[in-house]
Amino acid sequence: MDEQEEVKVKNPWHRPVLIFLTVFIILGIVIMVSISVVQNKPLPKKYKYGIVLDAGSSHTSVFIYEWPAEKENNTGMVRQIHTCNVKGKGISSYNANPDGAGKSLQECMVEAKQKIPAYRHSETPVYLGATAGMRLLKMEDETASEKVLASVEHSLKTYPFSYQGARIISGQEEGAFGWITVNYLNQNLNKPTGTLGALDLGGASTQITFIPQQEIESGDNSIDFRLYGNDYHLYTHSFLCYGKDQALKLSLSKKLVSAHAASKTDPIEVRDPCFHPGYNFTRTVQSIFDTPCMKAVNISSGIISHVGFGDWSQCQQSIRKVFNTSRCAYSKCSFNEVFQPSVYGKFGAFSAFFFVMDFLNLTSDSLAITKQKLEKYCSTPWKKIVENYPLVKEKYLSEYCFSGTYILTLLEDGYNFTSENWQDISFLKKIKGSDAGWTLGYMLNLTNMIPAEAPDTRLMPYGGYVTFMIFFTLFIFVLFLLACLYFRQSTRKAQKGII
Ligand SMILES: O=P(O)(O)OP(=O)(O)OP(=O)(O)OC[C@H]1O[C@@H](n2cnc3c(O)ncnc32)[C@H](O)[C@@H]1O
Ligand SMILES: [Ca+2]
Repeated sequence: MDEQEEVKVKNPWHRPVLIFLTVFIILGIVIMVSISVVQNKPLPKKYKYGIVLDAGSSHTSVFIYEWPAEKENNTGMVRQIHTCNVKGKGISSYNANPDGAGKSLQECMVEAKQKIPAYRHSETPVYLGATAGMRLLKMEDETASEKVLASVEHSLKTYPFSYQGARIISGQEEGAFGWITVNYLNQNLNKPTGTLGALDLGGASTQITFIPQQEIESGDNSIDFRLYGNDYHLYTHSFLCYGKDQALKLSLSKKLVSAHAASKTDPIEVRDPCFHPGYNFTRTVQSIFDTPCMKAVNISSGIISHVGFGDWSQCQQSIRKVFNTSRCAYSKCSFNEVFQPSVYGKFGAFSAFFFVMDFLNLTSDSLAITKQKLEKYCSTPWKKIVENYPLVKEKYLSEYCFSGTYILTLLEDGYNFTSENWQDISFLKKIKGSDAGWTLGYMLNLTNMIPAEAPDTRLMPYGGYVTFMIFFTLFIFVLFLLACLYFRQSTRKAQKGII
């Protein structure tokens, strides 16, 4: 036997054994990787659904939400999959024909039945929340508002969903749930990052909600939440009658009263700087005073001739008159003697804040540029405006100058935003595909989908865990091979030394 053969026999790490071991380990790794890949493949998810009807003053929208059944308490899991705009006006306009309110929902509810899988119908909650239009109707005629609510309740109960109630929500709820919606969708609630204030402008009311830096001096404006283990102390206020339709009526009524005092022509001519030059529209006095937002006044004529002359700065002057800033019983007020701390942080401004500013292309300019652009827009002749936007509803089109100026005045003179923090306001409609508004927050709250405490989380997500285990096993295996090679070499050297 020569020297080489002798070493082979004595060496315990015989080559075939090593090859066998390597093949075996590689096979093991391949099996492990394949199993973890298959295991990690997303399973077909089971979804749950919820329906919320936003019965606003101007119209009703039906929102359908969807979320993975097994993750309902995680933040940002619920998303809007469908929205349907009910034809016609808001439910409060059915005061003289309550049955019509329920019937108006039919088309959108049939659509909801088609969008949600039939096996989930019976466990899908349906909520209807009515806002400022119904608050005003209740003030004016409580019986009529009850009949309208009974009619929508009766209608919603005829569908195969789980009916959970139809009610008028308070202005505080409207503001607070709008705030929850935008912060839930932005996934701000379980992170230490700042939250987003919420600004909502409807047809009949407007809401401002944010976390202030100073004490909230009036109990009516404060709301506390504990969400995902964090405490939130919110300031919120809803101004009834300061939505953009009611504000237009307020402003027009003031112009009408002074025009009436100055001249006794019939119809009374009301010259309005907030409408384009060349705009001329006949309105009834009744259409301006048909709201509990104003005291009735004695006007001799029933008809007015509403004539525009498009002067932005005079328009702003006239709008300022609807905000009463003469008295404040607190350290600070917005207007109408309402306490408001200084605005703080970033804000999301949605609903009509977005519709109007988006149409006017004013969503990303500085305050100074915004004013300049608006001034130019308001002075554009009505004829030219109609030519430039043939597809836009004339009612909306005629009101954008007023609405844009109202928004600027509300934000600057009302809420005290300045040119320094103007860019902190983002005009937005949707966040990650879901509409910004109170409806999502309302549903999350009523279905207890936002826990007070943060859910317990594992050290790593499942995918991360599998990847970590594979790499760690490979690492140990490489170490093991290196150790073997080292052991083999030192055994050889030792054997050579002996020989
Ligand atoms: O919150 P409340 O006050 O009850 O009212 P709402 O819910 O009906 O109010 P919306 O936010 O739906 O709409 C606000 C206003 O914006 C108007 N509006 C809706 N779409 C618009 C658009 O594209 N351009 C201009 N105005 C629009 C609408 O007629 C209302 O006067
Ligand atoms: Ca609304």
